[in-house]
Amino acid sequence: MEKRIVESDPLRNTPESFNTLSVDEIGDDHLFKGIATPMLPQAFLKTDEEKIASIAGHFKAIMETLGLDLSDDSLAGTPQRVAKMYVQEIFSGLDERNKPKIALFENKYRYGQMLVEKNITFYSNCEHHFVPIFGKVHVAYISSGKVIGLSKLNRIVNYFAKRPQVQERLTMQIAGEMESVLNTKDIAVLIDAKHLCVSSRGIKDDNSATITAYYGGRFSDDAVKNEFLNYLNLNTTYV
Ligand SMILES: Nc1nc2c(ncn2[C@@H]2O[C@H](COP(=O)(O)OP(=O)(O)OP(=O)(O)O)[C@@H](O)[C@H]2O)c(=O)[nH]1
Ligand SMILES: [Zn+2]
Repeated sequence: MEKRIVESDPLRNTPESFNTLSVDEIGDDHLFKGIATPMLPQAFLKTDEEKIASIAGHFKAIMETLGLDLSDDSLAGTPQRVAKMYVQEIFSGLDERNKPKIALFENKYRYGQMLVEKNITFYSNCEHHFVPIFGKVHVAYISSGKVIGLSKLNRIVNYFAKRPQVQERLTMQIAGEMESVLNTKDIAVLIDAKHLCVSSRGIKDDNSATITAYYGGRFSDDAVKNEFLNYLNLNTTYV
């Protein structure tokens, strides 16, 4: 039985951890098996500083291959900037040590309806072209005894967004993490996103958007699913 690796594995940066590393292999016998981001066994042998130095060198070569003059003061720092941005910002969710710590509370209020956190803004990057995917994520769950700190739902979304992604996997990773953390199958995730690889290049369709959804447990029921979808259409004025 393969278990998921907890966030703070002290062996993380040692060669002995080669065979135990896997990122977000969630559960062992249900549909979230196999949704892990494909990673090399040696993914965490380099420190972040070593990764930044290595990526900066490669990116410098890409820029020079394109013919750019890196002695220009505006371009000179770009390889280092891009490398730092990859490791510390837009791909920081590849490292489980950056997974948000989740605060759960007892459902003392006996709140039994769904909780919807809608319009979670996310920025990710397409793993095929390395250009942005961005949009909104809407999530919901029905408590099985615990409630989650609201901001942690946003943090779960952002953690998985900060990887090279396809929208389908992002949807399933968020759903899998919510199922695992909240100990319930009653989970819904809906992502409505723009892919710059579709709008700014290639087919150059600026109008289309991509919607993916996951409905688990009671959300497979049409009435429950429709309640969730109806909440997304509420037009509240907040201020
Ligand atoms: N299913 C899925 N496809 C994606 C996602 N993001 C990008 N893609 C698609 O991945 C595909 C990659 O296709 P390729 O034919 O290998 O790449 P390409 O030659 O750049 O294709 P074009 O984008 O059509 O120019 C494209 O059709 C993208 O639109 C995603 O999140 N999910
Ligand atoms: Zn793409």
